[in-house]
This record gives sequence, C-alpha cells and structure tokens, in this order.
Amino acid sequence: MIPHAAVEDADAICDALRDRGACRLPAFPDAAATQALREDLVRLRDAGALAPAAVGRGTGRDLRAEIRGDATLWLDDPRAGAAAAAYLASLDALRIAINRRLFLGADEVEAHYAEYPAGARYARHRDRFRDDDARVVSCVTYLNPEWRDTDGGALRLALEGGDIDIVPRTGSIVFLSELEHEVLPATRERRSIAAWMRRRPR
Ligand SMILES: O=C(O)CCC(=O)C(=O)O
Ligand SMILES: [Fe+2]
Repeated sequence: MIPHAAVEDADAICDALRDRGACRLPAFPDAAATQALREDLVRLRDAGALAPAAVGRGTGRDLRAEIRGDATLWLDDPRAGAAAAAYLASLDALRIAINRRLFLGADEVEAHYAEYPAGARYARHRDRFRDDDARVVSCVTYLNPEWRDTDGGALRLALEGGDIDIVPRTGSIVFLSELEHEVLPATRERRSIAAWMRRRPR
C-alpha cells in the first residue's frame, strides 16, 4: 500500500516519501480543477498543440512510440489555459513545503499535459537521468474521472518490496524520481499531467 495524504499535510507526504518513496494525494487537485485541466487538455489536443514525446536527451533524442507513445505540451506554454497556471502554482506550493522538510534542493517545478492514445505505453524508466540528477520528485495527476479498473493504463511503480499498480482515474501520486516505473497500455485514451520538482541547472 502507498500511504494517502491531503495536499495540505506536508508532514504526512514527507513521511511517506521518506518511508515508502511514494504518496498518493487522492483529492489533489479538487474535482473542479480536475475538470478544468481535463477540458484545457482536450482543447489543446483538438487544436493540434500536443506533440509526440521523444525519448533520450541531446543528440540521443528520438521518437520511439514502442518505448513512449504519449503526446505532450508543457503547462507553461502560452497556449495553455488558466487551469494550467493555477495547477503550477499549487504544485510550487507543495514543492516549497516538501523542500523545507526533506532538504531536496528542488528549486522549481515543470509539468506537461500528456495524452496516451489507446494501446500506447511508456516502457520502464526513471525520471532522473543517469547524467543529470535535476529531477528529485515526480508528481503525476490523472484526468480520467470515468476510468474503469478494467481499462488498463496503470502506472506500475517499483517500490522496495515489489511493484504497485496505480489506476489512472483522478488525484495524484508523488514519488522519488529515482524510482523505476512504467505506463501500461490502456483500452482507451489516457490523460494526465506529469510534473517534476527539480534542481535548477547550474
Ligand atoms: O502517466 C503516468 O502515470 C506516468 C508518466 C511518466 O512516467 C512520465 O511522463 O515520465
Ligand atoms: Fe516517468
């Protein structure tokens, strides 16, 4: 089991990150914000603003849908709506609260909308690159209120003691960016925000 916490309860979130490497935030963002984010993502998708995500970095960057099949847009893109700005602000407040307790040195947040078409996946990976330890905490927010357990698309997170599958319905999960995880294919479109608390490049 991954501990659950309210986004305001930074002590509980940090205890869970320290003890288990992960914490669920089932009510973050609230239902109205979730709806607004979902509508913003669908609007952007319909406007053709999402682009297929690449894997690797620098000269190793490549489009490989068999490894990673989502399409994304950064929330700080000028085309993103007011809901995206509000989400980034609440995530930054969470970053400050976590940083104060765990001394992670995370200076900023970054986040992108993601849409996985039916059948798309993201193979097992870490969000923290081998040659770059900028990302310290990952936060994934799900925008699929109507999701059924049988729709697939779980986030499979490798915790000490074994893998845990998270159903991508609503709410968020925060976890240490060094943990391995993967997105399993779903039978329908899967919408989310992937966000990171990171060290500023120096
Ligand atoms: O959508 C998810 O559940 C996880 C996405 C992910 O691992 C990533 O974008 O790095
Ligand atoms: Fe990831």
